[in-house]
Amino acid sequence: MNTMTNPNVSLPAEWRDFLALTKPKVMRLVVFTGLCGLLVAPQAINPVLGFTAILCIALGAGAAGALNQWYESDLDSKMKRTAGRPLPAGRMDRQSALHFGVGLAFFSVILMELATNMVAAAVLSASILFYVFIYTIWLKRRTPQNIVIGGAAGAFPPVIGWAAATGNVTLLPLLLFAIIFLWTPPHFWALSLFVKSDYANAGVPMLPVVAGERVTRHQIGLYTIPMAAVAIAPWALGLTGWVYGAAAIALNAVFAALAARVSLRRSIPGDGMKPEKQLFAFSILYLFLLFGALVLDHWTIGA
Ligand code: HEM
Ligand SMILES: CC(C)=CCC/C(C)=C/CC/C(C)=C/COP(=O)(O)OP(=O)(O)O
Repeated sequence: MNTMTNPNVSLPAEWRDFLALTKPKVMRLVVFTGLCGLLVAPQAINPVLGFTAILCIALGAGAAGALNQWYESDLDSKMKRTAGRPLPAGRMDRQSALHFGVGLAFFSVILMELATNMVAAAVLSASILFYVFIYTIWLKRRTPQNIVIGGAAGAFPPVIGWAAATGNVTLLPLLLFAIIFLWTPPHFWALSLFVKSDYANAGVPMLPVVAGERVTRHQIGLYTIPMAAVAIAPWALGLTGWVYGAAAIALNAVFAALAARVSLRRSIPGDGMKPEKQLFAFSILYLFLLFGALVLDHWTIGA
């Protein structure tokens, strides 16, 4: 097999399992939004320190993912999507996952403090603690609002990137936080509609399991409205130029159209849930393109 196209192939099996603990696929977008926050900051950062800051976001997010998997291996073993992870599949012991997660968390925060500043290190540690304690340990098994409140953890990276470069947090990074915060419910609830039975089997009180499909569809539509408004706000408030403004309007129009379709529809057994799958897939592309446009705007217009 070609190792250029599948870099994991060359890793020893044990390393591959430690890598899997960090949820590398989800973390790509986490790292990308953090990088964009750093790149649009008004103060340039030394490239080596900037790279180190992004590495710390990746390591911190990976640590949070490992601790999440350490805590919920019981749930993961009950869901098709997660049963093959290293802990539920029995390829790793829980102690190793715990040591790996805690070690990586401390390492990432300390390195961030040494390479950049206290503010970036503090927000990084807050996001790790938030994901592990508020989302994973406290809310996930208790309330369908788990991802609304706990999802804030995933909204911190652009703030961390910005703080790494500037040492402060101003209106633009707070708006970037708000975009991801309001994006998380439609992102996750679109997916939860087509993996509902997995969550029901594991006893996780996700919205479609607890409140039903109709309420979930309605909530997807409801969150899309403030998300679009906040996504357009950086341009409307004069914090970015027209490149970002045009991209934000176009991307939010597509998102709103897909969300409206999901919101107004009722599934019938065996219909494949295509609109829900499209909204979920587009939610990921949306955030990549929106944050990419922010950087492009900064480089071309420099607002
Ligand atoms: C509490 C909030 C969130 C929940 C519950 C959630 C849940 C999920 C789930 C269950 C998946 C599908 C499968 C998988 O694990 O690969 C997924 C995929 C994904 N999520 Fe989220 N997510 C959340 C927030 C975020 C955030 C904040 C980001 C990044 C900014 C993000 C980025 C992604 C990406 C990139 C994928 C696709 C992974 C792939 O390529 O397979 N998610 N999410
Ligand atoms: C910098 C830093 C610490 C960022 C944190 C980023 C972060 C972990 C965001 C949350 C995204 C995520 C993996 C959700 C999965 O939820 P889940 O755990 O319910 O999904 P699962 O069922 O796949 O385990």
